[in-house]
Amino acid sequence: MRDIRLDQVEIRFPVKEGFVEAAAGVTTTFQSGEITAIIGESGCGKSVLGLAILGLLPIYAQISGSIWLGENDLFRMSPKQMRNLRGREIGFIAQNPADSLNPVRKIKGQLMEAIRLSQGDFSEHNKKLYGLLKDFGFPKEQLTRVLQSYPFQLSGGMKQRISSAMGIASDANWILADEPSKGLDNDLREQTYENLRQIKKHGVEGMIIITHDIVLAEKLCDSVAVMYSGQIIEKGKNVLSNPRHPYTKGLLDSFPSHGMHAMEGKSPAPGEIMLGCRFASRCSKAMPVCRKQSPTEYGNNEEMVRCFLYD
Ligand SMILES: Nc1ncnc2c1ncn2[C@@H]1O[C@H](COP(=O)(O)OP(=O)(O)OP(=O)(O)O)[C@@H](O)[C@H]1O
Ligand code: NI
Repeated sequence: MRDIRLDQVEIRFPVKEGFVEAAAGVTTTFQSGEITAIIGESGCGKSVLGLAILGLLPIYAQISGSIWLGENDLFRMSPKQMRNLRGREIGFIAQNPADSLNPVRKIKGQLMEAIRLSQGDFSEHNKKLYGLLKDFGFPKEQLTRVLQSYPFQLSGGMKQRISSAMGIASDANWILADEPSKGLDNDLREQTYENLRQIKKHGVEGMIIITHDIVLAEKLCDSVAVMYSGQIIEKGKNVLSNPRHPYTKGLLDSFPSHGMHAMEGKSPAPGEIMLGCRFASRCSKAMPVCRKQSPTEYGNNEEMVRCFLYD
C-alpha cells in the first residue's frame, strides 16, 4: 500500500501583474486505505493540487517541492511515464462526464481502451467490461445497446456511471475525483455516491475527492483536508464533527446543511505577499501574533491544524 506524499509543494502561475500562487508550500500525506476529501472555498487551490498529482498542470506553471507515490518522485518522471502512471496508478474521475468521454466514439471502445491498461488477456478484459457495467447498475438487457451507443445517446445518469466505471477500468491503485457531484440533481448525486462506494469496494489503494459537497464528505470520506489560500490549514478524521480552525468553523456554517451562514470577508488575492496567518484579517479569534507570524502546523499528519490557538 503506497501513500501519496506532498512535500513543500509550491505552484505558481505567471500572470501580467506578477504571479498567482495556487499552492503555497503544501506538505501532507494522503494515506493509502483511506478516502480523503479536500474542501475549501472556490479558488483556494484544490483542483490545481489535483492536477499536480496527475501531472496535468500547464507547461507554464512554476512548480517546486515534490510529490511521491510510494518510491516514485512524480515531478521527476518523464511525460511518457506520467501518462502510464495516470492510467495504471492514478485514475481520474472528471467532474463532467463530457470531460472524460469522447463524444465521437462508442462507449465500448472507450471503456475497452481503459480496461486494456489493466492486467489480463482478451477474454479477461471482456469479462471485466461486463462486470464493470453490472457493478455500475446497468441491467443485462441494456448492455448491448449501451456499449454500441455514443455518449449523446445516453442519459445524464448513464454517462455519469460510465465515466465512473472508466475511472477504475484500468485498475488504477489510486483514484482522484474532482467535484464528482457538482451541478447534479438529487438523483444523480445519490448515484454518484453509490458509484464512489462501488469504486471503494473495488479495492483501490486510496482516494482523493475534491468537493464542495459536504454530504459527500460526511458520507464517504475517512479524513478531510481543508484548504485556504493555497495551504492545507486543517486535516483529520473529525474535522466535520469537531472543526478546530476558525476558518473551518466558518466554512462549515456556510454549507446549506449547516444553515448557510455566509462567511464575512474575502480570501487574500493569490500572490499577495502576506505576513502572518492568511486568514487573520477575516478571523474573529485573531491575536496580535497572527498578524506577525505565519502559524506552523500543530499536531501530526493525521490530525493537523495550522492555527496559534492550538499552540
Ligand atoms: N492555468 C492557470 N493559469 C493561471 N491561474 C490559474 C490556472 N489554474 C488555476 N489558476 C488559479 O489558481 C488558483 C486556484 O485555482 P483552483 O482551480 O485550484 O481552485 P479550486 O479550489 O479548485 O476552486 P473551485 O472550487 O472553484 O474549483 C485560482 O486563483 C485560479 O485562478
Ligand atoms: Ni476546482
